Amino acid sequence: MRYRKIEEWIPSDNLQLEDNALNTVKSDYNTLVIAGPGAGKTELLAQRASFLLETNSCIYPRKILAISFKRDAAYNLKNRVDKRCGEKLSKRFDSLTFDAFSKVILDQFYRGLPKGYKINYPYDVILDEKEILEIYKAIDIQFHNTHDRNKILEFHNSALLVNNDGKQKKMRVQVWQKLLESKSSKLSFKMIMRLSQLIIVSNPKIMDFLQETYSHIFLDEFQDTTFLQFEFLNSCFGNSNAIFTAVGDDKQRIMLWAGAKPDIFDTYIKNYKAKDLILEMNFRSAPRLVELQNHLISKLLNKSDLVKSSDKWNKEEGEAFVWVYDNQQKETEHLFKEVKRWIENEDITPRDICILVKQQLGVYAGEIIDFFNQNGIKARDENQLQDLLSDDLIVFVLNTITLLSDTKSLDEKTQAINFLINTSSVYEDDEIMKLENKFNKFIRQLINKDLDPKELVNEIIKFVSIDRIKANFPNYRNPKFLKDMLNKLSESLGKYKEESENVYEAVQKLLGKDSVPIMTIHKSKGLEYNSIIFVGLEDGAFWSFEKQPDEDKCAFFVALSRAKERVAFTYSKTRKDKWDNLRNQDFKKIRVIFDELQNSGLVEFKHIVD
Ligand SMILES: Nc1ncnc2c1ncn2[C@@H]1O[C@H](COP(=O)(O)OP(=O)(O)OP(=O)(O)O)[C@@H](O)[C@H]1O
Repeated sequence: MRYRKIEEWIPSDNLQLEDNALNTVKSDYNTLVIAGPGAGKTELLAQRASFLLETNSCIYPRKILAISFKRDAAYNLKNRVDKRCGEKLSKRFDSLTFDAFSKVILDQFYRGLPKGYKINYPYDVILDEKEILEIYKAIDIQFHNTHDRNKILEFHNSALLVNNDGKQKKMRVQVWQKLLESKSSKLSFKMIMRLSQLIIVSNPKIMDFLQETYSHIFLDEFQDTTFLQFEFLNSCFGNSNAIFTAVGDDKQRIMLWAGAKPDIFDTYIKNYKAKDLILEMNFRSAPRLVELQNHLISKLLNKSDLVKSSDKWNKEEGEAFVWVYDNQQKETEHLFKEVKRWIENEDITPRDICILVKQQLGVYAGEIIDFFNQNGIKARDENQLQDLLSDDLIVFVLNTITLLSDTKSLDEKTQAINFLINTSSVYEDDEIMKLENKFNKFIRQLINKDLDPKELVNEIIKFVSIDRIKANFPNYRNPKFLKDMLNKLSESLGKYKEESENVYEAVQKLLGKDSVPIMTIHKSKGLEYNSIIFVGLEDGAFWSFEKQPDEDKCAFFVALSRAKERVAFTYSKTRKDKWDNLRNQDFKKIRVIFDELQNSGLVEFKHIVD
């Protein structure tokens, strides 16, 4: 393999990087890049991966570990690096979420758990922590009644193997034991992270192996890192020579409720002797939207890190609205009319228009989804299929099915071949060619078979081979996990097939290629769309504003900053709650947001009457 010289390396796609961005890309020390929305933080990580791999600064065979917050973000980053560096180099780029990374460690090394914390493998993942609370309640009903839910869970998930004396700590041990000793252990993701941490700290060889594997660590959306995640990270790499690159934005800190560590930037800079750098561009949003963001940064968020828009835009571009309605029905009809106009007259694809809600997607957007679908614009809840559609194996299966009807689809083909290369130990060009030929032949054979979705999925999995999947993706070593994912895929495909001409169309529907995505603000982190509609800028949606004004203002800012060219906020004077009761809405609590939107002079307020 021929590597590029460091001094000859230039950013891929001819992107112009700010000095601080370029310095970070090429740095050989720990950094923290602090920058606003659209500054290119994720892009910077992709460029840095290219630099490290293409110049062999991440020395072969060592790897880069990139940790993102959401599976789709991890998947997108991996994809960018695949495209930039090619499959051979990108094999050394592991892009995972914190949860996935800790699960990989547990699945691979669970035998290294110390006495008292052994698990029965394969384990079940507890998705609802209520199950854990029930056990505390069963042991001591008072304990549950007298303590705050979050406090009990915090206590349950605190460091393991610490002094376990005292009534409460003994009870914690009892609860852990009950969960671990089930026929298949029952573990929440936080428990998985604690157990992985325990494996690392009690097995120096495993820690050495991990530290030898990864020479560079990337951390995306660093502002939302939790105490637990940071402790886990410290246990894995705190005493290693790995070089860290963290990127984040404290204006987008929206996970404090989930335990994000508020002083994470300062602690990291101090503990890791990291250099902090600031970026001042916003490449995403049109100038008027950047101007609006700057106004809100200083007047609403009380910060001073203002940014500049890119000169690819015309100065007048970008528009923002607040649309006020008498009721939800007017809101739904008007939004439909607007979206239809954008799609038909402005040539914007449904996929580039996003409807956001703060939470309770069913309450704020349920009727919108129904109305849009009944009237010819597909719209769907993106939260539901998030896990499935950002899973490497599932994406491979979907890409393969797409290739059955369009054998020339370049993106799908490249991604599918990359997946196959990743699951086999081929590096040489002639081996890769052979693998590609074998895959092409398999596709041709599949085209001639008339299989239903479940059979198709099974055939494709058989082609890759379960053993190879397990060997390369430790999370699939848990047979339950693999079975559940494949069942979910077959079921979803089967459902879409019923309303489609063929399975190819079913895949497109499953991927939501022609649908308007609807999601919560939390899910929209890191994403961007031409137009954003935020439904429900009302006290009802921001019910906790008085308790956590900063976090709610940041959530509002995240929503606004997803837009490239247009953002609209809706306010309906009445809205049904989750029990179907009609409630009057107000904006007394969040008045400051309305005031600053108005003060900016950049937002058009409009009462929509018909
Ligand atoms: N140097 C650059 N030149 C031109 N465009 C860029 C550059 N860097 C990033 N972009 C583009 O700007 C957009 C935003 O980039 P990116 O998603 O990396 O920003 P971010 O800082 O991670 O944003 P956020 O914090 O909102 O998630 C993307 O469309 C990306 O392709």
